[in-house]
Amino acid sequence: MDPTTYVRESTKRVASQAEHVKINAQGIASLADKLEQVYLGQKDTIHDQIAWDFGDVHYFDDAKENGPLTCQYVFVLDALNFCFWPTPDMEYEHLARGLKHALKADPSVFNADRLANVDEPTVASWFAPFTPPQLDERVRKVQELGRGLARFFDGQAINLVRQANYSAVELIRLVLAHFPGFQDHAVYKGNQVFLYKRVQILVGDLWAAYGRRVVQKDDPSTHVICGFYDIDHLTMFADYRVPQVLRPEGVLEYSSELEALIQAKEQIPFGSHMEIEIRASTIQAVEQLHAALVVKGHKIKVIELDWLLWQIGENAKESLPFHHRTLSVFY
Ligand SMILES: Nc1nc2c(c(CN[C@H]3C=C[C@H](O)[C@@H]3O)cn2[C@@H]2O[C@H](COP(=O)(O)O)[C@@H](O)[C@H]2O)c(=O)[nH]1
Repeated sequence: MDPTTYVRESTKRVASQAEHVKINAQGIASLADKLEQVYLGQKDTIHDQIAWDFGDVHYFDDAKENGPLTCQYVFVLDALNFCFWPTPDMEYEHLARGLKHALKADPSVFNADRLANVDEPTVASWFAPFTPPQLDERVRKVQELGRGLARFFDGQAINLVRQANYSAVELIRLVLAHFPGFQDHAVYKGNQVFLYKRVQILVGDLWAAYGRRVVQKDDPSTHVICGFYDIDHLTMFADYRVPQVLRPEGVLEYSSELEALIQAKEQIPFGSHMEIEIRASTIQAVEQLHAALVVKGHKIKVIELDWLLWQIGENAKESLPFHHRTLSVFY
């Protein structure tokens, strides 16, 4: 089983049955044109648009030497990469930078035994000056990571990555098998739906952090750590920022009931039809947007399109309509 196939197939079924969210084909076509003109026209890929070293946010000191610390950093980052919206002004970048500073100050801070026994004040310090919601939950996610790495991978996330043998899909399987906190799925009208946002963004972030390395499955001379021959299998990462971008572009259309809840900043319950339909339709809409760009001749990966849409959302978040607000541990 390829977990990314489970994501595509199960979200396609949700999108076809959705009552509160519709994908508009005309919106897809016009956004594809817009992205082509504004972002993709002058260059065929977006590498310099969205890079791991944007804004001096991330740690990657030992990536060039294939070191283990960048890998450990990304695993901690994406174990915590969820639900920033309840704390005013707190963003993903505050976490990414906070973890980077912690690691530079103490290279042993993310050792598996330290993670396995991490306490609330330590985790809170990684979000300074903000206090994140769900602090006890975030401690549990870090401890789970530390315990799993200590028990199965000699304490090092890079050993888990090695075991995936340059396959992004196998890496997703290994993370899902060992860390329940990444098992981002739901049940919609009696069918299981797989979103797998943090486990996929973990793989995308590892690939970005180590320099977007290209490896060929059957050519061992190209094999290098955090290079993945099947990185194209990944879907977009079902967060709350990208749907916020797609809605005013006319790509996603919400029911008046859903619009009213979002406009009133009401919480949309985790696992509700509305929440699952937003996330599943966003994945499907980005798949369709990606297909439209490929037809236009652009060699862009789904995850690069995701990063582009997310960055557009980050840059415009004050002027965009509100995003949906779900208290989740997955995104
Ligand atoms: N779909 C998607 N969602 C992403 C990211 C990222 C960061 N990725 C960067 C890292 C390496 C690359 O260079 C990317 O630029 C964070 N999020 C999610 O957004 C949400 C909003 O967070 P905020 O706006 O801060 O509050 C939150 O659920 C967070 O988990 C992404 O890329 N795609």
